[in-house]
Parts: sequence; C-alpha cells; structure tokens
Amino acid sequence: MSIYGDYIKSVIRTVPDWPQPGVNFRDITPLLQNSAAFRKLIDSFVHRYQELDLDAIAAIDARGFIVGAPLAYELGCSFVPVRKKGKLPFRTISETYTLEYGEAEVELHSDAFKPGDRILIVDDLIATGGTMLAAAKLISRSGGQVVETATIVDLPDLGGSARIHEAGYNVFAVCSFTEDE
Ligand SMILES: O=P(O)(O)OC[C@H]1O[C@H](OP(=O)(O)OP(=O)(O)O)[C@H](O)[C@@H]1O
Ligand SMILES: Nc1ncnc2[nH]cnc12
Repeated sequence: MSIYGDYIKSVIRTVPDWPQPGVNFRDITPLLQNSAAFRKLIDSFVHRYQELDLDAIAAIDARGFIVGAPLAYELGCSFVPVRKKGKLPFRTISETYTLEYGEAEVELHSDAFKPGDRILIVDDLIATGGTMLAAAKLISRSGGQVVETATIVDLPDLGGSARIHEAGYNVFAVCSFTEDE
C-alpha cells in the first residue's frame, strides 16, 4: 500500500457483474475524473521512483498509458508502449500469454530501449497477472532490466501478483481489493 493508498482506493468504483456475471469490475474512471485524486496517484508513483534512476517507463496498452505518460514526464525518462498485437508499425518482438478463454499477445518495438536500461513497467490493474508477466518477460528478453512492476490496483485473491513475484519481479500496488470488497 502506498502513501495515498486508502484515499485512492476510496475513489475507485466497483461495478458488479461486468463485463460478465461474477466479475467485480474495478473502475478507475471516477479516480481519473477527480483531479486531486489523479494528482495524488501520480505523486505516489513519483515518490516511490524518483530516486531509482529509471531510463524508461514501459506502459501496457491501454489503461497503463494513463499512468505511464505523466510518470515518464515527471521523472524525465522515456515512455515505451507495450501494445496489443498488430498496433506497432516498426520491427517488434512479442510474447503470448493465456487469458481466461484463449490467448493474447503483447508487442514491443525492437529498438524501444538499450540493453541494460532500467525499466519500470506500469499498468492499471493486476488480476491473473498474465498481462504484466508477459510484458516483464518481453522486456527481460530484449535486454532491459525490470526494476519493478507497478499497478494502481492489485486483486491478490486472483493470484497474479504472487505469480509475478514468483517469476522474480518486484510488484508495487497503490491499493488492493479482496474479492468480497
Ligand atoms: O492480470 P490480467 O488477468 O492479465 O488482467 C489485467 C489486465 O486486464 C486489463 O486490460 P484489458 O485487456 O481489459 O485492456 P484495456 O487496458 O485496453 O482496457 C487491465 O488493464 C490489465 O492490463
Ligand atoms: N476485475 C477487473 N476490474 C478491472 N479491470 C480488470 N481487468 C481484469 N480484471 C479486471
């Protein structure tokens, strides 16, 4: 939990049974609409990462971009998009991962950063961890050093953050929700 974790959590809305029955969707749009809350969110990431000498923020398509761009701007480092398959125009490398039903793929430009660069990966939410883990593997494969993986929301009951940690990557979450919250 971060310095503003309880406050950030209080402005995230839970929408039951969306997009399908049984899913509690954690909706960050009320947080984004609240300028004071959005500022505190970005500040909590800046506070954690300002002394870590990062070279790039790798942000995951699409909601990860919302956090990644202002963070890269504030920290004075580069912004690298990790995109869903078929969106990047230049040479790419890709990583396939398993979804609840079927498979998905994320891609990275092959010239996105230099070997040894210190990279923070950001996304809005970790559920099963498949997306974040695929992004981390992609960056490791291309020679980047994954300093940490960071998210606004962790859903620990779905096991994703534990899985990412077991694979050898640090995980930072501003706040978390259990299934019954
Ligand atoms: O931990 P996981 O089980 O992989 O789930 C988390 C991912 O799911 C959501 O993305 P989504 O694919 O819905 O895309 P969006 O950001 O474009 O809405 C979310 O933004 C994460 O990227
Ligand atoms: N429960 C959830 N809420 C918001 N985004 C999600 N992405 C995957 N699971 C999610």
